[in-house]
Amino acid sequence: MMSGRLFSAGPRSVLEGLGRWTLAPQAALGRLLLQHTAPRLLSLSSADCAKEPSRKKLLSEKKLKRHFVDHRRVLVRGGHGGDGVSCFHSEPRKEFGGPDGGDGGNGGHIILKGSQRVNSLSSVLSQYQGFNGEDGGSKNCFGRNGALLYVRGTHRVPCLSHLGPGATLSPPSGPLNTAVLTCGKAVSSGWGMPPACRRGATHPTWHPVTLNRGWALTCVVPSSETHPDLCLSQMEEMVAHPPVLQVGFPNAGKSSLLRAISNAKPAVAAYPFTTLNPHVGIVHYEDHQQVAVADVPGIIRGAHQNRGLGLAFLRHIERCGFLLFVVDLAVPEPWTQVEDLKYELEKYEQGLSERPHAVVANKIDLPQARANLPTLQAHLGGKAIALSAVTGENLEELLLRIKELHDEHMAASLAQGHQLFRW
Ligand SMILES: Nc1nc2c(ncn2[C@@H]2O[C@H](COP(=O)(O)OP(=O)(O)OP(=O)(O)O)[C@@H](O)[C@H]2O)c(=O)[nH]1
Ligand SMILES: [Mg+2]
Repeated sequence: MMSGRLFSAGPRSVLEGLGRWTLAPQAALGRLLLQHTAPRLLSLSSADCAKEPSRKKLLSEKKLKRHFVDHRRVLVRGGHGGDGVSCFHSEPRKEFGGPDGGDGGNGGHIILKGSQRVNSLSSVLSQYQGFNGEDGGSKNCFGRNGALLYVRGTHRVPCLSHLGPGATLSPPSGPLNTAVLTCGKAVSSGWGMPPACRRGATHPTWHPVTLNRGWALTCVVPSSETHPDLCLSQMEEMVAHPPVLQVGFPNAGKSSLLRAISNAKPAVAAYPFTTLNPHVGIVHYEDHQQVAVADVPGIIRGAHQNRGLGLAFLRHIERCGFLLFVVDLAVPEPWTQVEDLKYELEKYEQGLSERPHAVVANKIDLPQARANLPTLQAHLGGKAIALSAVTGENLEELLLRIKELHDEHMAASLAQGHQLFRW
């Protein structure tokens, strides 16, 4: 059930990203008021919304500097350990002073640290080099260890894959956690022998001949270089309560829809594959509920075989909580788009198409779309939400449905004991 509070707010406060929207004529509310018993003050005025696309300047996707990054391949190199020094105690009248070289300091670790304030991997660089350890010195002076280098991850440490053999990874635990991506290594030590053979009660001194310069610790830490894939993808991991994810064929109007319901500004153009990267927009409700809606590049037939932009983006679908199938109602036989999308999802992973979802029939402002609507509704049992992202017609029904799906998802997540996180 929808909260009555959602509808009791003034038109400009219900959705922050929709502050520009104004009250619609009462007639336009008729249909929704029948469906939802609570009185509703917010609606969309077609005339007002029709002006909106021009306000947000349309940009090519390549010119967009900000987009959601959920996957990064990073080269991480631990700091080099400092050289040890091999030298002997030198003091007047002390003939067998023995070795007094110091070990080099260990190279610094690189540590991935979770941060609540980060929700995208866009600030993660492509490579990191740990701080080097200092060299050892004479008079048993050990070199200083290299400082730790922290890389800020998202609110949870992203899942790491393809870790190199030398990398140690402490399993993430708790909401703010850290993972040691790679260890720095000490290259050499000032002692000529392994520690067990060092000077002790039975061997107060060592003869110089037995000393080698340095003792490599690399046998302890075989490698300090690794290429972890920082994979946040989950919208799940990062959004905590997973967002609605729009799935649709290219040109169905997914980006237009995201622009219409949130402040996100993905590129919109009349050619396929305008969107090349995922975009996330936040819909703010009056009860301080925030729902993240994600727009990913279009999916085509054969996507499960890596056609089009393929598998890279099906991965997002796998991790989201619920879906919006966006279809272009103006194309001939739009219901086949729904079937194709479900087929691709099912082929990619069994059961994916059964996720909670809503079908959005976009472009209802076009005459051919209006003609197609009854047949589509007949195919889907009347469940499609017909709207226009450009004119703003019937966007409210979609927003209500998103909230419903979201509330159901939250309730299910809480029942399973998952920790919830707000944007
Ligand atoms: N008439 C009309 N045109 C629309 C509507 N929604 C989107 N369009 C147009 O459809 C074209 C494609 O829109 P996009 O939002 O870029 O579509 P998309 O699904 O994001 O496409 P890709 O990023 O390529 O997957 C643009 O020319 C939009 O102006 C609508 O409701 N009505
Ligand atoms: Mg797009």
